[in-house]
Amino acid sequence: MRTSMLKSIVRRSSVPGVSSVSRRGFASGSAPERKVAVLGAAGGIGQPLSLLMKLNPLVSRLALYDIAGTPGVAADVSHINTRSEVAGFAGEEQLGQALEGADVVIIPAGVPRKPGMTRDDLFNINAGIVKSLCTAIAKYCPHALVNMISNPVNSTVPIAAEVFKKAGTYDEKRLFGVTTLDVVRAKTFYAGKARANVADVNVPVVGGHAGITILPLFSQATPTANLSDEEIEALTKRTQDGGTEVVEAKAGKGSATLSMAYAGAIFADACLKGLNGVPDVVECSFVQSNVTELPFFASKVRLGKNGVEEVLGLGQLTDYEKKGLEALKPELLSSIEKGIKFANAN
Ligand SMILES: NC(=O)C1=CN([C@@H]2O[C@H](COP(=O)(O)OP(=O)(O)OC[C@H]3O[C@@H](n4cnc5c(N)ncnc54)[C@H](O)[C@@H]3O)[C@@H](O)[C@H]2O)C=CC1
Ligand SMILES: O=C([O-])CC(=O)C(=O)O
Repeated sequence: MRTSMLKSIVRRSSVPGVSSVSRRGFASGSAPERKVAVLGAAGGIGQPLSLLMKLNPLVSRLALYDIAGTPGVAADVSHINTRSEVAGFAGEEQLGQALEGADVVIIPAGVPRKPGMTRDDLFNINAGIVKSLCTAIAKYCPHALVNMISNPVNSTVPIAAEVFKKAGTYDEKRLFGVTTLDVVRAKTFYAGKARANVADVNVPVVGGHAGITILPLFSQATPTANLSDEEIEALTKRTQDGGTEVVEAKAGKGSATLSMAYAGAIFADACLKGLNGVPDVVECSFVQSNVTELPFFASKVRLGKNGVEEVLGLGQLTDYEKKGLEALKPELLSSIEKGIKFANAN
């Protein structure tokens, strides 16, 4: 596919709003300098995500870090004739260089699920990886916006918060669990059932990022459609099980990578737009929150020059959604507490 074609796909549809940024005055090349670092850049998500970030005209420097394999990925991506300068960093001794000066750090580092596993089964390996990466972020780019993709997100975000608190760098406005893939799936599945143009569809997804903690609010979906209770229940379940659907289809070869790269690119783009002062940038994300009694919760978030500008409330819920909300709280709280406990014990 020609670069111009790829860029135009990203501009038109893949990263909604990139075109509107251009329309709002950031012609390619005149947007502020922004460095994005991808940690885990040689992985299944990391590689296509690095490609999509290379296509984003808001990025001026792209640092690709992994424990191995990044020189090749960086050399490959660097030949694409878009704005950003690409550099690859491999091994812990180069992590500081990769992070220095970063405005946004995206973390898809860690092991993915195999069939039969829950996201929590990844905790034992990924908690340590996230903790060490966040320790380095606190040291080398304490003001960066952190986009946490590594699972279990319901625990890795609280781990990151504790690491930053210990380092004295925690700013709740700058830490995000990436739940965009849940929104992407909810939009796709809803558009199919509602026979709506998927490009016009919006669906908030709240709660967390695992099983029943993923709560799509189809009652607030637009454009509206007259779906039955059974259809809403089926859509809800499919969204909650979307990750498992992919894990099973990949049959031992990992979990969602391409759709996650797409979702991660949308969320990072929103963070960059917020930093650049573009108004009304709203995405769902798992953040420190007062929306419920839980310390972290995913809901719509308005992004701005300092990261989170406003955590938006849940709006009107149906009885079915209220039940889902109450049902998810114990599991989500226990995952949050598990992360906090790990960070403080290790
Ligand atoms: N938030 C979400 O919606 C989603 C999250 N995920 C999660 O993303 C993570 C990555 O998934 P994949 O890319 O498929 O896995 P992968 O195994 O293909 O890639 C992971 C990469 O992380 C690297 N890595 C491991 N330890 C590292 C360290 N200390 N520093 C830097 N890099 C390190 C590996 O070398 C590898 O290249 C998994 O935890 C997965 O569960 C996956 C899909 C969706
Ligand atoms: O299901 C998984 O393990 C990966 C993931 O988080 C997703 O695809 O939503």
